Amino acid sequence: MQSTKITRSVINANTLAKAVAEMEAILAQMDPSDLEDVMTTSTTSPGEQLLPDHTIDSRAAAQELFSDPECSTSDSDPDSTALAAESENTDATTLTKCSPSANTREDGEGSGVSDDEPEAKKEKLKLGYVIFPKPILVDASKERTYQIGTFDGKPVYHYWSRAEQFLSNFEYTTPLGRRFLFDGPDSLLPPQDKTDTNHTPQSGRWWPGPGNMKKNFNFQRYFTIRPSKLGGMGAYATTDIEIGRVILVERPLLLTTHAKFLNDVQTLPPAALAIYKSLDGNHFSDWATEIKNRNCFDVGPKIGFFAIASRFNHSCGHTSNVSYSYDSTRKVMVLCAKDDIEAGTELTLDYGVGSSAALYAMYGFVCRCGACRPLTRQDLVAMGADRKECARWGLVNQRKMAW
Ligand SMILES: C[S@@+](CC[C@H](N)C(=O)[O-])C[C@H]1O[C@@H](n2cnc3c(N)ncnc32)[C@H](O)[C@@H]1O
Repeated sequence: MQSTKITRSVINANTLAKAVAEMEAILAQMDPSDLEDVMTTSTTSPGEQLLPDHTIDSRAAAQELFSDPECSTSDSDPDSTALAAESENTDATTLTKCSPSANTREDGEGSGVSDDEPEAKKEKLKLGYVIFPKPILVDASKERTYQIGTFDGKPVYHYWSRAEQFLSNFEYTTPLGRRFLFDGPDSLLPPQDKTDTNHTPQSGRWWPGPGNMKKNFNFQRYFTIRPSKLGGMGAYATTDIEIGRVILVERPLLLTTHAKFLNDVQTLPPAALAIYKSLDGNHFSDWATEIKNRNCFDVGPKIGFFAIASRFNHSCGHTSNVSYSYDSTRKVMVLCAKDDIEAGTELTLDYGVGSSAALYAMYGFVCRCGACRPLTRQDLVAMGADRKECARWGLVNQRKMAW
């Protein structure tokens, strides 16, 4: 899998409006005096209460997710200036402003409004959203809530994900080493192999992951790993997930290079090795290099393996709903929802190679995502597959008609 940046997505007006409504409901329940305190602190020192350092990468990603590629940041439209004046916390030079009508279009057609369109529609253009260059911390008490901009003159909030809070608040040192708690105590369970005494807090080289993970075990708030129609296991949303939500922050099971890989994999502690061997259950491939080819992520100049992220299947083109990026400062893989996702949907990444033939050539599987051109027997034969290999993928010769 190739490392990719978080994909730029357009957030639509409905989602923003929903966020506003949700936040208003929360604000309505808050003690007004508390609220005044928080608001005063936030607005008197805009930009000072920025996200803590460890979330900087994700903040950039979130800003990108909430910005619209159709909208230019250097837009000198007078409406932008009007919107700038609307918020004291906004830097006019970095404003993003666009039309909600453009955002709600799902047919992908043009977003502009021509001169001869009715006044009422032109008027609608003023209802843009503004993304603040620096999100402002509004409520740190429960879920961290940041005001990320305004929509239709009202504040738009982003609830910083629990996963990210865990990143800073729930890093435990256990007898088994340093662990991140993702979403519940389950990830702190010891690995299955209790005889494994090699991993120490000092080694810091691997995170044993959900050592006791059972099939369909819901170890995480946002998704579970279970058998997939695409092949082997896959990740499925257990709840509705909104766009931009960080659903997984995970340390590598093993971080190495292609050159050192064989050596490093053999020195893994037994429990980590067991997890490594269990990857890519589809083929039950039993040893190192084949597993490597099917599961490694490019993480900068290195390659990384992840107990959980490596369970995410692929789907082609724009049909993948989760993006991934490696935070090389903190050495964690961050998975983030690219769209609003309904509970029960399979969560997929785009492995980033471009076509079903390239997927076969690089990772050795015939893609079943349904969005790409399906490979034929001829395709496989052209890439060197023998009869047995074709049969494995159900691409056998049609039987000749008997005369
Ligand atoms: C990184 S692993 C994903 C998790 C894997 N399904 C498992 O059980 O561990 C990649 C492997 O999953 C399977 N896979 C992923 N996406 C697929 C797709 N779109 N169609 C068919 N198989 C897929 C292939 O066997 C591939 O080698």
